[in-house]
Amino acid sequence: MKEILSIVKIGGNVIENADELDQFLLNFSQLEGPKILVHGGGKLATKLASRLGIESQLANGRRITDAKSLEIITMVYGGLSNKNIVAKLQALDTNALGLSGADGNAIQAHKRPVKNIDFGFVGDIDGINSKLLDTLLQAGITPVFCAISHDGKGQLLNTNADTIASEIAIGMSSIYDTTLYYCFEKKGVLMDVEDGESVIQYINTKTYSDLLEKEVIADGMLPKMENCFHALQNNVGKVCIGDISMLQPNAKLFTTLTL
Ligand SMILES: Nc1ncnc2c1ncn2[C@@H]1O[C@H](COP(=O)(O)OP(=O)(O)O)[C@@H](O)[C@H]1O
Ligand SMILES: CC(=O)N[C@@H](CCC(=O)OP(=O)(O)O)C(=O)O
Repeated sequence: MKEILSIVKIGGNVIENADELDQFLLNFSQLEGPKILVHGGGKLATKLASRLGIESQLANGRRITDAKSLEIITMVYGGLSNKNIVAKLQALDTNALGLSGADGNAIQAHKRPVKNIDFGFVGDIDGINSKLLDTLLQAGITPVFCAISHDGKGQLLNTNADTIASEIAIGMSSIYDTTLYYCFEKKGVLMDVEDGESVIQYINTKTYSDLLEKEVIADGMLPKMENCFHALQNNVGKVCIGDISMLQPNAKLFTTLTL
């Protein structure tokens, strides 16, 4: 039997709230077994860009990343956010190691080809260095990834954090029994986005298409669910969506997705 590996993605809304982030990191540090953290931070990048007089543009929930935006996201994701999280995990006795996809050639990608929209320096993932990640995990280290990949030719690429998490989970599935957790500010996938308690506890391929048809799933939840089902179709054992309490051993209210 393969060992269980938890891959946890934490969204930008949670990491911007210091109390929520601390509570999340405490829950994460107490998760049993090997684990990998992936963090977003899109909102903080937008804020900093605006303070510097740079306008942020998004299309289909993805940032159009020109050279200036790439500088900002590298500073925010790879610097401030990543190192802050790593330091907080060290304080919780979790030996975290902050990484971008360029570090240790961890996440290889290519620049998204221009179709209708030119996304600029945005990467689509080609592969994960699962051997490196396994070596780190076996040494008791917890990798902490920001939302940056690279093309192997010296170019950093902005890559959605939800996608990084699902591709890491897929890549590690040959070695581990993987569980993917998406933590964000709501208790799960909601039947009514205005009603925070209306959590849909189980979603499968069939109910997913019904929810899409009824337009229950919208905005950022659309690409998130695509990532979830892509992971499940590619050997990831289990996918859950919920708030920071989902990682607690007695957690009850969150969404579990299956094929
Ligand atoms: N049915 C739904 N249930 C929960 N959230 C939904 C739903 N439909 C749309 N959303 C929206 O999707 C958002 C989550 O996507 P996103 O902002 O990309 O997450 P993250 O914080 O992880 O980056 C929620 O904040 C919510 O506004
Ligand atoms: C290409 C692309 O859109 N990248 C994202 C990466 C950060 C991210 O995914 O952050 P959240 O999870 O907090 O949304 C962005 O720059 O917004």
